[in-house]
Amino acid sequence: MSSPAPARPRPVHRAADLLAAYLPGSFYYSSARGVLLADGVHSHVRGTSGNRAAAAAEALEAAVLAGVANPVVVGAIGFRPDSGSSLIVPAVVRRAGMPGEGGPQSAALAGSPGGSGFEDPEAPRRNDPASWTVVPRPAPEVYAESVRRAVDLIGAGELRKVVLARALDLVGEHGVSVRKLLRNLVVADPAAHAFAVDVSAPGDPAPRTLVGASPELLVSRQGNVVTANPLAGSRRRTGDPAQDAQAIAELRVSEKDLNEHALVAAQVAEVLGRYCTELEVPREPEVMGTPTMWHLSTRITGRVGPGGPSSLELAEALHPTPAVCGVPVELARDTIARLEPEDRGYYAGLVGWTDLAGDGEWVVTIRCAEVSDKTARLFAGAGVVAGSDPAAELAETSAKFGTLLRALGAEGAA
Ligand SMILES: C=C(O[C@@H]1C=C(C(=O)O)C=C[C@H]1O)C(=O)O
Repeated sequence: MSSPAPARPRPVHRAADLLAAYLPGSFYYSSARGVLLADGVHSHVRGTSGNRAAAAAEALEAAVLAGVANPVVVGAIGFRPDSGSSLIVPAVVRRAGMPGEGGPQSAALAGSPGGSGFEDPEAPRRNDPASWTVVPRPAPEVYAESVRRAVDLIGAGELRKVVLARALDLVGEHGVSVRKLLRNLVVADPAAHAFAVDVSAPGDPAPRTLVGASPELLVSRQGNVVTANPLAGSRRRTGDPAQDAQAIAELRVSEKDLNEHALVAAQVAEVLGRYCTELEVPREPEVMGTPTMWHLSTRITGRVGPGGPSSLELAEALHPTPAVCGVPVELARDTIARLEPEDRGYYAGLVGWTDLAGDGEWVVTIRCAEVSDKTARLFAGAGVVAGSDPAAELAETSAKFGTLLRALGAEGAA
């Protein structure tokens, strides 16, 4: 008769400690659901667009057979079907509660004078725009011209919405500290979905890391409950109460923004409807805020039956939503390929984790940068629909860059 295995207490970590323990090469992901820090590679998950969930499930089963306890798949997937992905079963996974949620870590993250908990060995962030060289790709006026062309295409044919993005290449005097950048993003917005993922590819001259703080939940699954939270329709958040109140009031009634949002919410609901036994879709969007932006937001919840799809299967089915691509999707993808000069890489893709039970969480990779050595490439996009004003879409992308520019100490550099 075999005796029961001795219960091993689950290590309990503090959010601030896991943030401090992040090292280049680690996978870090935090959201309202908690913090996940993963290190080492047990196995790589191969697979191509549309079959990554199956490849992940196989890798998880193989990991169990190899003796990995509670394995997860973590990583990122690029925007285009033929873009790269960086998915692994890590060797070691540590988890903690939400950053900033009660407990000692909230004071530590807020940088309390007591200084308990999180101590950053690196110098605090200083805003020094002069230390960066900024190259916009394309030039702002070229981006505005692309928006104009997209509005013409929308007026002339079947295209209803396309999200056009532009990039900023920031080159610093020294290597960009991913740890510092990640920490600044988490401190600025502990409720954001913050992430740092190694996306290095063979042949890269230096390691490449995708770092960001996304406000947009693509999909999560927890038990049989599925949640998605598409965003679309935006205004800059200035911090001035009167201006912000006006921005929120405008968003609530702007026909252009409500239509732009409705296209996204409808598609997300349609896709989830194929998998869910129950689905709840609010009739009207709410306004949600990040430290830099206001967005129209619809929180959709549903339930899946036993043996239902994993969080990654749902994420693959949803990607790319019209929040980052457009309607109809193929036409929007072609338009993006023709009008954007830079490949999006991992921008507007997805990042997250999934486990053996299918639980997990995937967010849209926006408000992020790909960092390599002294360079950070930032992307920001805006949804173009009939009636879009090129100058307003350009300004919206500038506002969206704010999240990363602030965290890099480069606000004012672009
Ligand atoms: C494309 C981005 O953001 C997306 C586009 C939005 C819009 O067009 O209003 C709003 C939120 C995001 O879904 C980005 O931040 O780069």
